[in-house]
Amino acid sequence: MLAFDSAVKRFGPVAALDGCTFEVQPGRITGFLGPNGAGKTTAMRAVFGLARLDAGTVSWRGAPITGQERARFGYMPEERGLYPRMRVRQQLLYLGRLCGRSDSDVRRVADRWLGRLGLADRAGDRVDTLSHGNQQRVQLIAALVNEPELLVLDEPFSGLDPIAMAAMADLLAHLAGAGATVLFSSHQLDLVEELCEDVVIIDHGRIVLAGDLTDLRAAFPQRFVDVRYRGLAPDWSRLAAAQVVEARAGQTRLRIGRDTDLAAVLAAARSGGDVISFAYQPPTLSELFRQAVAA
Ligand SMILES: Nc1ncnc2c1ncn2[C@@H]1O[C@H](COP(=O)(O)OP(=O)(O)OP(=O)(O)O)[C@@H](O)[C@H]1O
Repeated sequence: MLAFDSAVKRFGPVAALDGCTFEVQPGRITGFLGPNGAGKTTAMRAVFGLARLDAGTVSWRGAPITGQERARFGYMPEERGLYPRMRVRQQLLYLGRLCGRSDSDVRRVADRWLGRLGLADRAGDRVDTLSHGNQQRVQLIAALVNEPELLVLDEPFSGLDPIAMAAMADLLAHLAGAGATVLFSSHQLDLVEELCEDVVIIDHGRIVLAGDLTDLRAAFPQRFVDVRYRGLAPDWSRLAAAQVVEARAGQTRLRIGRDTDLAAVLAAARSGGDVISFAYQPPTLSELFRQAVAA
């Protein structure tokens, strides 16, 4: 597994990483979340030696990361690093060679992913003639040409259309299913909630929440009830233990305690008109995130 232990990285007065400790488990997809400037890119760059830590460590399988390991990692940096005038397949071969792989291996892997991502017929085109989304797919393949054990992706979904997003999500799930360790940063919480088993939330260079998403949601001290109704709005004021989080025509989202009496909530819901649906749930990732970064 990939492990950060008390990692510190300063840029002058700014501590981009300020005692950052977390782990990324193999065979799972981990979503790396945090507000702008929280330290995500810096942490990812530290894995590749592109940001040198001032203190603490980042390790892979219990040992410091060397150049040899990095040749078996894949990285999609925030600043997309393709050569615009090079042709797609030529570029992938070049990048694969830099990782020390044979041409035949790289060609096999590159052609497989070009096919899977619908780019086989663009393999001979210059990168700068491709759309933004297709360039991003090539960038992803560039991170995959060495068949990495660890894949680190900085905002791989940004700027993709819904179809490209679904293709990218399928691909990450496939890679993790085959045993790869996948860490990616994103601001798209709905997508992370759907795709990731684990999340790591960083704020001001410190980890504020990390772990299995289902466990984190279950451990949250509050629950939410979504009520849809027809007729008059229910009178929630009689429920001391509930707060209205969101109210729109015909629907309300309430926050309650884990041990609040649900029968009383349902009775209050029925005080206005007919209840159409009544759903009791743990928090969404977005609610976990807001709570974690506000603390
Ligand atoms: N090369 C640098 N020189 C000076 N400051 C830097 C440098 N790189 C990052 N920082 C600062 O470190 C902090 C963390 O930045 P980082 O890019 O890691 O955040 P991030 O979580 O990736 O943000 P975003 O979501 O906006 O991409 C910010 O305050 C940023 O301004």
